[in-house]
Amino acid sequence: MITLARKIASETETLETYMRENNLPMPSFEVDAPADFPTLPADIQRSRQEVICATRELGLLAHGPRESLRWGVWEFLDVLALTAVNHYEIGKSWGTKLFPVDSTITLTELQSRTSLDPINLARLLRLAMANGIFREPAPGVIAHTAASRVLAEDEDMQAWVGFNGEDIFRASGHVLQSLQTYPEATSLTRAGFQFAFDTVDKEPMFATFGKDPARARRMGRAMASLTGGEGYEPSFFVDVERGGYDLSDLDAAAGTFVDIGGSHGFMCVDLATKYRNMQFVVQDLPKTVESAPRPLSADPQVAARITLQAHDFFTEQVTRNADVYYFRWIMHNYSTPYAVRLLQNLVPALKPGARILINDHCLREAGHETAWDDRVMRRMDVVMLALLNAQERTEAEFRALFQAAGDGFVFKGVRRATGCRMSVVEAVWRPDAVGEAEANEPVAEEEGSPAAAPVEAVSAETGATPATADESRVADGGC
Ligand SMILES: C[S@@+](CC[C@H](N)C(=O)[O-])C[C@H]1O[C@@H](n2cnc3c(N)ncnc32)[C@H](O)[C@@H]1O
Repeated sequence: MITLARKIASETETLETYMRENNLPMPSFEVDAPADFPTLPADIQRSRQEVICATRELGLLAHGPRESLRWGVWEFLDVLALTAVNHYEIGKSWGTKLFPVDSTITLTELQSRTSLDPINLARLLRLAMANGIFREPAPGVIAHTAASRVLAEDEDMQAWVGFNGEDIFRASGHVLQSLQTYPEATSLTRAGFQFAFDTVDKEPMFATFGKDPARARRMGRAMASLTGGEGYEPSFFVDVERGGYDLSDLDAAAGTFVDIGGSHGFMCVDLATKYRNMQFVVQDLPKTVESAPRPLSADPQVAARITLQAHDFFTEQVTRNADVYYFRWIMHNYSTPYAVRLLQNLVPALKPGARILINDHCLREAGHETAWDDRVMRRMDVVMLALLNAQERTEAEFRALFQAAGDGFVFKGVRRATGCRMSVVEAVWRPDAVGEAEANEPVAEEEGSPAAAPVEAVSAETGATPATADESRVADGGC
């Protein structure tokens, strides 16, 4: 414990010295504290990560295993309190006079502004306070903290908390039921989500949200909150200097890049701004394409090279002979039988040498990730299970995915920029390489792994073609 404590002290000193020397505002719980850390140089960011990981480790040791287990399992109650505070908009109920935020409000006044009864408001609020969300400077007097201020002001964060607390939380509570009933866990209509919302064998989550615009919007905004956060910035793919993917050879050849499920094309806008000769196609469902801003960029040279195209990725690829087919945050939404289908739908369009890039988490072996990144990515993996019976994948699982999609996909490997949680998984289409040793060397598959399951298995189970447009439709965004 002393070793950990010393590490925490020395890394905190490194971090704080850097911040002081650069006149950066210090983190604090006070309401005027910065909501985020600034972008830090790599070594300082490493110190910050060390502090985050070592403090957690020290805390677990100091609690001891039995007490850690006993109270660890109660974390869902913290989620409940945060969800309730968010749902009843407690942070916003001060009204417009809220900021400057040193103002306070009495519990009695706050009670008059919410539909919660006094007892329930007070108990949920006080549990949230135990986690640094609001504080009670004097009995019955409530004040904001840095965290409650973010919740009051940041609409994407409100959506993130709402989506997690009201959709994912409920779906998670039903995962055991779904696993007990359908242990193979591959169907989009038999996940914890369907058990939670009484839609088993009726519709996938996307279809449920498609019928409820407010809920779909909330999920879309929640995703915006996540993808705007640390470790997910598009620049990790675009900027070669940051470890991004170098497209300069394709730019010199005026190549074509297809962003499949590319939403409103923000990724292609960034790429087209950097690469001035390439053509870009952004594909998404009709509703998403219709709602995209036009022009996509204020720079006409950029806008002119980006085509928005309505295309359902569960049908055959319509843009033929492109140089790159890119999936960002798509494959992890699908269990292997569906993901294999997505790759197979590319085949008729692929020319020899075409690259297939999957930009997703790629899970590393134990001990190869910082404890913080590991926890975020493994939690995301279980979120995928709860909502969609889908998954994050390891390199071996991505390799197996291409293998299952058929001969001709040659797996090239995985790269990941420092500081980024997402990886770029690459394969090349080489129909001539069929049978060559290089093409997708055999990967040890666990018995009964979904990779081994034929695509048809899902269609038989759902009674429909796997992941038809209706099944997979997302009103706004995805997950
Ligand atoms: C998680 S979002 C990813 C968006 C974008 N690639 C990104 O990196 O933020 C999933 C996207 O896939 C789109 N999508 C869902 N089902 C689709 C389908 N069957 N065909 C095409 N696009 C689809 C959604 O509309 C959404 O834009």
